[in-house]
Amino acid sequence: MAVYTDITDQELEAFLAEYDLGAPVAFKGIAEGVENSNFLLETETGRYILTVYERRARPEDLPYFLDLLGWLADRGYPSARPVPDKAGKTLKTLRGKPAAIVGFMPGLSVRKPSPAHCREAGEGLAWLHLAGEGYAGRRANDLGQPHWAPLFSKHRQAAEDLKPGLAATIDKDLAEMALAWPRNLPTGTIHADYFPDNVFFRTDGKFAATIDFYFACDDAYAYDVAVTLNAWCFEADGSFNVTAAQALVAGYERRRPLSPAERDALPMLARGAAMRFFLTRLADWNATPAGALVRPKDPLEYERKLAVHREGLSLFGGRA
Ligand SMILES: Nc1ncnc2c1ncn2[C@@H]1O[C@H](COP(=O)(O)OP(=O)(O)OP(=O)(O)O)[C@@H](O)[C@H]1O
Ligand SMILES: N[C@@H](CCO)C(=O)O
Repeated sequence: MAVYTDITDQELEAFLAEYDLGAPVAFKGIAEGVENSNFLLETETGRYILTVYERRARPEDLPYFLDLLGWLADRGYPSARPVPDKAGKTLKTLRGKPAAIVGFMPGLSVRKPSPAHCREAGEGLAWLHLAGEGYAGRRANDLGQPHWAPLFSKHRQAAEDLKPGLAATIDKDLAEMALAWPRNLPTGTIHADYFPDNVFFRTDGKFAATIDFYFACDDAYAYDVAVTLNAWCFEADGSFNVTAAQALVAGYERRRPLSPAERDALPMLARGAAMRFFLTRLADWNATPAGALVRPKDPLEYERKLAVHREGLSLFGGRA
Protein backbone atom coordinates (compact mmCIF):
# COMPACT_ATOMS: atom_id res chain seq x y z
CA MET A 1 0.00 0.00 0.00
CA ALA A 2 1.12 3.54 -0.51
CA VAL A 3 -0.10 5.66 2.34
CA TYR A 4 3.04 6.82 4.06
CA THR A 5 1.38 9.75 5.83
CA ASP A 6 -1.67 9.39 8.07
CA ILE A 7 -4.03 12.33 8.21
CA THR A 8 -6.41 12.81 11.10
CA ASP A 9 -9.97 14.12 10.72
CA GLN A 10 -8.91 17.37 12.40
CA GLU A 11 -5.97 17.83 10.03
CA LEU A 12 -8.20 17.18 7.03
CA GLU A 13 -10.80 19.66 8.25
CA ALA A 14 -8.19 22.35 8.85
CA PHE A 15 -6.67 21.69 5.42
CA LEU A 16 -10.02 21.78 3.62
CA ALA A 17 -10.96 25.03 5.39
CA GLU A 18 -8.38 26.67 3.07
CA TYR A 19 -10.38 25.54 0.00
CA ASP A 20 -13.84 26.18 -1.37
CA LEU A 21 -14.66 22.51 -1.70
CA GLY A 22 -17.33 22.19 0.99
CA ALA A 23 -17.31 19.75 3.87
CA PRO A 24 -15.76 16.27 3.51
CA VAL A 25 -18.16 13.40 2.95
CA ALA A 26 -15.64 10.56 2.60
CA PHE A 27 -11.88 10.22 2.86
CA LYS A 28 -9.78 7.11 2.46
CA GLY A 29 -6.25 6.09 1.65
CA ILE A 30 -5.55 4.44 -1.72
CA ALA A 31 -3.46 1.28 -1.60
CA GLU A 32 -2.06 1.44 -5.16
CA GLY A 33 1.14 3.20 -6.10
CA VAL A 34 4.55 3.29 -4.50
CA GLU A 35 5.74 6.87 -4.77
CA ASN A 36 3.31 9.14 -2.94
CA SER A 37 0.46 8.95 -0.42
CA ASN A 38 -2.87 9.24 -2.24
CA PHE A 39 -6.30 9.69 -0.72
CA LEU A 40 -9.72 9.59 -2.29
CA LEU A 41 -11.56 12.64 -1.04
CA GLU A 42 -15.24 13.24 -1.50
CA THR A 43 -16.71 16.56 -0.45
CA GLU A 44 -20.06 18.27 -0.93
CA THR A 45 -18.76 19.49 -4.33
CA GLY A 46 -17.38 16.30 -5.84
CA ARG A 47 -14.58 13.72 -5.80
CA TYR A 48 -10.91 14.57 -5.64
CA ILE A 49 -7.52 13.00 -5.08
CA LEU A 50 -5.37 14.39 -2.30
CA THR A 51 -1.69 13.60 -2.82
CA VAL A 52 1.04 14.03 -0.24
CA TYR A 53 4.39 14.00 -2.06
CA GLU A 54 6.75 11.63 -0.33
CA ARG A 55 9.69 10.30 -2.21
CA ARG A 56 11.31 10.93 -5.49
CA ALA A 57 9.54 14.08 -6.58
CA ARG A 58 11.72 17.03 -5.62
CA PRO A 59 9.70 19.86 -4.05
CA GLU A 60 11.18 22.36 -6.51
CA ASP A 61 9.79 20.28 -9.40
CA LEU A 62 6.22 20.17 -8.09
CA PRO A 63 5.11 23.48 -9.68
CA TYR A 64 6.30 22.09 -13.05
CA PHE A 65 4.10 18.99 -12.62
CA LEU A 66 1.04 20.85 -11.33
CA ASP A 67 1.27 23.56 -14.00
CA LEU A 68 1.60 20.84 -16.65
CA LEU A 69 -1.58 19.18 -15.37
CA GLY A 70 -3.36 22.53 -15.61
CA TRP A 71 -1.95 23.19 -19.10
CA LEU A 72 -3.09 19.78 -20.39
CA ALA A 73 -6.55 20.07 -18.82
CA ASP A 74 -6.93 23.54 -20.38
CA ARG A 75 -6.29 21.93 -23.76
CA GLY A 76 -8.93 19.29 -23.23
CA TYR A 77 -6.54 16.44 -22.40
CA PRO A 78 -8.09 14.08 -19.85
CA SER A 79 -5.68 14.58 -16.96
CA ALA A 80 -6.53 15.65 -13.43
CA ARG A 81 -6.77 19.40 -12.96
CA PRO A 82 -5.13 20.76 -9.79
CA VAL A 83 -7.60 22.46 -7.46
CA PRO A 84 -6.59 25.91 -6.20
CA ASP A 85 -7.21 26.94 -2.61
CA LYS A 86 -9.04 30.17 -1.72
CA ALA A 87 -5.84 32.13 -2.38
CA GLY A 88 -5.30 30.50 -5.80
CA LYS A 89 -2.47 28.19 -4.64
CA THR A 90 -2.36 24.61 -5.89
CA LEU A 91 0.82 23.48 -4.11
CA LYS A 92 0.20 23.30 -0.38
CA THR A 93 1.71 21.78 2.74
CA LEU A 94 0.16 19.08 4.88
CA ARG A 95 1.89 17.54 7.90
CA GLY A 96 4.99 19.44 6.84
CA LYS A 97 5.05 17.78 3.41
CA PRO A 98 4.12 19.17 0.00
CA ALA A 99 0.55 18.26 -0.95
CA ALA A 100 -2.06 19.04 -3.60
CA ILE A 101 -5.66 18.27 -4.44
CA VAL A 102 -6.48 17.31 -8.03
CA GLY A 103 -9.71 16.29 -9.73
CA PHE A 104 -10.76 12.65 -9.63
CA MET A 105 -10.59 11.02 -13.07
CA PRO A 106 -13.13 8.31 -13.81
CA GLY A 107 -12.03 5.13 -15.55
CA LEU A 108 -10.23 1.90 -14.81
CA SER A 109 -6.71 0.74 -15.46
CA VAL A 110 -6.17 -2.74 -16.90
CA ARG A 111 -3.79 -5.33 -15.53
CA LYS A 112 -3.42 -7.35 -18.72
CA PRO A 113 -3.75 -4.98 -21.67
CA SER A 114 -4.99 -6.45 -24.95
CA PRO A 115 -3.71 -5.20 -28.32
CA ALA A 116 -6.91 -3.11 -28.46
CA HIS A 117 -5.96 -1.45 -25.16
CA CYS A 118 -2.44 -0.88 -26.52
CA ARG A 119 -3.88 0.85 -29.57
CA GLU A 120 -5.99 3.13 -27.38
CA ALA A 121 -3.10 3.79 -25.01
CA GLY A 122 -0.84 4.64 -27.95
CA GLU A 123 -3.34 7.17 -29.19
CA GLY A 124 -3.65 8.63 -25.67
CA LEU A 125 0.12 9.07 -25.55
CA ALA A 126 0.31 10.86 -28.91
CA TRP A 127 -2.55 13.12 -27.81
CA LEU A 128 -0.57 13.90 -24.65
CA HIS A 129 2.52 14.79 -26.70
CA LEU A 130 0.51 17.12 -28.93
CA ALA A 131 -1.39 18.69 -26.03
CA GLY A 132 1.89 19.36 -24.23
CA GLU A 133 3.31 21.37 -27.15
CA GLY A 134 3.84 24.96 -26.12
CA TYR A 135 3.99 24.21 -22.39
CA ALA A 136 6.58 26.66 -21.10
CA GLY A 137 7.73 24.61 -18.10
CA ARG A 138 11.10 22.92 -18.54
CA ARG A 139 12.48 19.91 -16.68
CA ALA A 140 15.48 17.94 -17.84
CA ASN A 141 15.09 14.17 -17.64
CA ASP A 142 17.07 13.41 -14.50
CA LEU A 143 16.65 9.68 -15.22
CA GLY A 144 17.80 9.96 -18.84
CA GLN A 145 20.72 8.20 -20.53
CA PRO A 146 23.57 10.33 -19.08
CA HIS A 147 22.40 9.47 -15.55
CA TRP A 148 22.34 5.68 -15.86
CA ALA A 149 26.03 4.89 -15.39
CA PRO A 150 26.39 7.08 -12.25
CA LEU A 151 23.20 5.55 -10.83
CA PHE A 152 24.39 2.03 -11.55
CA SER A 153 27.77 2.65 -9.94
CA LYS A 154 25.96 3.03 -6.60
CA HIS A 155 24.13 -0.28 -6.94
CA ARG A 156 26.52 -2.65 -8.72
CA GLN A 157 26.73 -4.97 -5.73
CA ALA A 158 22.93 -5.20 -5.50
CA ALA A 159 22.86 -6.28 -9.15
CA GLU A 160 25.51 -8.91 -8.46
CA ASP A 161 23.55 -10.13 -5.44
CA LEU A 162 20.42 -10.50 -7.59
CA LYS A 163 22.19 -12.36 -10.35
CA PRO A 164 25.90 -13.17 -10.32
CA GLY A 165 27.61 -11.75 -13.41
CA LEU A 166 24.91 -9.15 -14.01
CA ALA A 167 27.05 -6.14 -13.10
CA ALA A 168 29.51 -6.78 -15.95
CA THR A 169 26.64 -7.27 -18.42
CA ILE A 170 25.08 -3.97 -17.36
CA ASP A 171 28.45 -2.19 -17.63
CA LYS A 172 28.74 -3.41 -21.21
CA ASP A 173 25.16 -2.34 -21.99
CA LEU A 174 25.78 1.11 -20.57
CA ALA A 175 28.94 1.55 -22.63
CA GLU A 176 27.16 0.46 -25.81
CA MET A 177 24.21 2.72 -25.15
CA ALA A 178 26.44 5.71 -24.46
CA LEU A 179 27.90 5.27 -27.95
CA ALA A 180 24.71 4.46 -29.84
CA TRP A 181 22.11 6.52 -27.98
CA PRO A 182 19.84 8.24 -30.55
CA ARG A 183 20.12 12.01 -30.54
CA ASN A 184 18.43 14.83 -32.44
CA LEU A 185 14.98 13.23 -32.33
CA PRO A 186 11.92 15.48 -31.88
CA THR A 187 11.62 16.35 -28.20
CA GLY A 188 8.99 17.89 -25.99
CA THR A 189 7.11 17.23 -22.79
CA ILE A 190 6.86 13.50 -22.15
CA HIS A 191 5.09 11.51 -19.43
CA ALA A 192 8.04 9.14 -18.88
CA ASP A 193 6.05 6.67 -16.73
CA TYR A 194 3.12 5.80 -19.02
CA PHE A 195 2.51 2.37 -17.50
CA PRO A 196 -0.83 0.51 -17.51
CA ASP A 197 -1.53 1.59 -13.92
CA ASN A 198 -1.35 5.24 -15.01
CA VAL A 199 -3.83 5.00 -17.89
CA PHE A 200 -7.57 4.69 -17.43
CA PHE A 201 -10.11 3.21 -19.84
CA ARG A 202 -13.86 3.52 -20.13
CA THR A 203 -15.92 0.36 -19.74
CA ASP A 204 -16.16 0.12 -23.57
CA GLY A 205 -12.35 -0.14 -23.71
CA LYS A 206 -11.76 3.38 -25.02
CA PHE A 207 -8.93 5.51 -23.61
CA ALA A 208 -10.26 7.67 -20.77
CA ALA A 209 -7.47 9.46 -18.88
CA THR A 210 -3.82 9.61 -17.85
CA ILE A 211 -2.63 10.11 -14.27
CA ASP A 212 0.64 10.31 -12.35
CA PHE A 213 2.71 12.89 -14.20
CA TYR A 214 5.44 13.00 -11.57
CA PHE A 215 8.21 11.83 -13.88
CA ALA A 216 7.19 14.16 -16.73
CA CYS A 217 10.14 15.95 -18.31
CA ASP A 218 11.65 17.11 -21.59
CA ASP A 219 12.91 14.25 -23.73
CA ALA A 220 12.40 12.57 -27.10
CA TYR A 221 8.77 11.73 -27.84
CA ALA A 222 9.93 8.40 -29.25
CA TYR A 223 11.58 7.59 -25.90
CA ASP A 224 8.12 7.90 -24.29
CA VAL A 225 6.81 5.48 -26.94
CA ALA A 226 9.66 3.11 -26.04
CA VAL A 227 8.90 3.29 -22.30
CA THR A 228 5.28 2.52 -23.18
CA LEU A 229 6.13 -0.43 -25.46
CA ASN A 230 8.12 -1.99 -22.63
CA ALA A 231 5.40 -1.44 -20.06
CA TRP A 232 2.47 -2.63 -22.20
CA CYS A 233 3.71 -5.19 -24.70
CA PHE A 234 5.55 -7.89 -22.77
CA GLU A 235 3.77 -11.11 -21.84
CA ALA A 236 3.97 -12.64 -18.38
CA ASP A 237 6.36 -15.29 -19.78
CA GLY A 238 8.82 -12.54 -20.76
CA SER A 239 8.17 -12.63 -24.51
CA PHE A 240 7.59 -9.45 -26.47
CA ASN A 241 4.14 -9.24 -28.07
CA VAL A 242 4.77 -7.81 -31.53
CA THR A 243 1.03 -7.63 -32.30
CA ALA A 244 0.47 -5.48 -29.21
CA ALA A 245 3.49 -3.31 -30.11
CA GLN A 246 2.27 -2.75 -33.64
CA ALA A 247 -1.18 -1.85 -32.31
CA LEU A 248 0.37 0.60 -29.86
CA VAL A 249 2.41 2.33 -32.55
CA ALA A 250 -0.56 2.34 -34.94
CA GLY A 251 -2.69 3.96 -32.22
CA TYR A 252 0.04 6.52 -31.60
CA GLU A 253 0.26 7.29 -35.30
CA ARG A 254 -3.45 8.01 -35.50
CA ARG A 255 -2.51 11.33 -33.96
CA ARG A 256 1.22 11.75 -34.40
CA PRO A 257 3.02 9.82 -37.13
CA LEU A 258 6.56 8.80 -36.22
CA SER A 259 9.33 9.99 -38.53
CA PRO A 260 11.60 7.33 -40.13
CA ALA A 261 14.35 8.41 -37.70
CA GLU A 262 12.04 7.91 -34.72
CA ARG A 263 11.01 4.44 -35.94
CA ASP A 264 14.62 3.44 -36.54
CA ALA A 265 15.55 4.62 -33.07
CA LEU A 266 12.84 2.63 -31.27
CA PRO A 267 14.85 -0.58 -30.63
CA MET A 268 17.72 1.32 -28.97
CA LEU A 269 15.30 3.61 -27.13
CA ALA A 270 13.41 0.56 -25.85
CA ARG A 271 16.67 -0.98 -24.67
CA GLY A 272 17.49 2.25 -22.85
CA ALA A 273 13.99 2.52 -21.41
CA ALA A 274 14.36 -1.02 -20.04
CA MET A 275 17.67 0.04 -18.48
CA ARG A 276 16.07 3.09 -16.86
CA PHE A 277 13.39 1.06 -15.07
CA PHE A 278 15.80 -1.74 -14.21
CA LEU A 279 18.07 0.81 -12.53
CA THR A 280 15.43 2.66 -10.51
CA ARG A 281 13.91 -0.64 -9.42
CA LEU A 282 17.37 -1.88 -8.45
CA ALA A 283 17.97 1.28 -6.42
CA ASP A 284 14.60 0.92 -4.68
CA TRP A 285 15.23 -2.77 -4.05
CA ASN A 286 18.53 -1.93 -2.47
CA ALA A 287 17.03 0.83 -0.32
CA THR A 288 13.94 -1.01 0.94
CA PRO A 289 14.33 -2.85 4.24
CA ALA A 290 12.87 -6.38 4.41
CA GLY A 291 9.30 -6.23 5.75
CA ALA A 292 8.70 -2.63 4.59
CA LEU A 293 5.08 -1.61 4.08
CA VAL A 294 5.48 -0.94 0.36
CA ARG A 295 6.94 -3.81 -1.66
CA PRO A 296 9.53 -2.62 -4.16
CA LYS A 297 8.97 -3.59 -7.79
CA ASP A 298 11.01 -6.44 -9.22
CA PRO A 299 14.20 -5.23 -10.96
CA LEU A 300 14.64 -8.60 -12.67
CA GLU A 301 11.42 -8.12 -14.65
CA TYR A 302 13.19 -5.22 -16.37
CA GLU A 303 16.49 -7.08 -16.56
CA ARG A 304 14.62 -9.70 -18.63
CA LYS A 305 13.16 -6.99 -20.89
CA LEU A 306 16.63 -5.53 -21.24
CA ALA A 307 17.90 -8.97 -22.28
CA VAL A 308 15.23 -9.22 -24.99
CA HIS A 309 16.26 -5.84 -26.43
CA ARG A 310 19.95 -6.69 -26.11
CA GLU A 311 19.35 -9.47 -28.62
CA GLY A 312 18.51 -6.77 -31.13
CA LEU A 313 15.04 -8.10 -31.81
CA SER A 314 13.14 -5.66 -33.97
CA LEU A 315 9.98 -4.28 -32.44
CA PHE A 316 8.24 -4.98 -35.71
CA GLY A 317 9.32 -8.57 -36.31
CA GLY A 318 12.64 -9.94 -37.53
CA ARG A 319 16.05 -8.68 -36.44
CA ALA A 320 16.85 -5.02 -35.98
N1 LIG B 1 -6.64 11.90 -10.57
C1 LIG B 1 -6.97 10.66 -10.20
N2 LIG B 1 -8.22 10.19 -10.43
C2 LIG B 1 -8.58 8.95 -10.02
N3 LIG B 1 -7.74 8.11 -9.38
C3 LIG B 1 -6.50 8.52 -9.13
C4 LIG B 1 -6.03 9.81 -9.54
N4 LIG B 1 -4.75 9.93 -9.14
C5 LIG B 1 -4.43 8.79 -8.51
N5 LIG B 1 -5.47 7.93 -8.50
C6 LIG B 1 -5.52 6.60 -7.87
O1 LIG B 1 -4.44 6.49 -6.97
C7 LIG B 1 -3.57 5.41 -7.32
C8 LIG B 1 -2.14 5.81 -7.08
O2 LIG B 1 -1.84 6.98 -7.82
P1 LIG B 1 -0.43 7.23 -8.51
O3 LIG B 1 -0.22 6.20 -9.58
O4 LIG B 1 -0.36 8.66 -8.89
O5 LIG B 1 0.50 6.95 -7.27
P2 LIG B 1 2.04 6.80 -7.17
O6 LIG B 1 2.36 6.49 -5.75
O7 LIG B 1 2.68 8.01 -7.76
O8 LIG B 1 2.20 5.51 -8.05
P3 LIG B 1 3.31 4.90 -9.01
O9 LIG B 1 3.83 3.76 -8.28
O10 LIG B 1 2.51 4.47 -10.23
O11 LIG B 1 4.29 5.99 -9.34
C9 LIG B 1 -3.88 5.13 -8.78
O12 LIG B 1 -3.65 3.80 -9.10
C10 LIG B 1 -5.36 5.47 -8.87
O13 LIG B 1 -6.12 4.39 -8.41
N1 LIG C 1 6.37 2.59 -13.19
C1 LIG C 1 7.52 2.42 -12.33
C2 LIG C 1 7.21 2.78 -10.92
C3 LIG C 1 6.65 4.16 -10.78
O1 LIG C 1 7.37 4.94 -9.94
C4 LIG C 1 8.02 0.99 -12.39
O2 LIG C 1 7.24 0.13 -12.79
O3 LIG C 1 9.15 0.74 -12.02
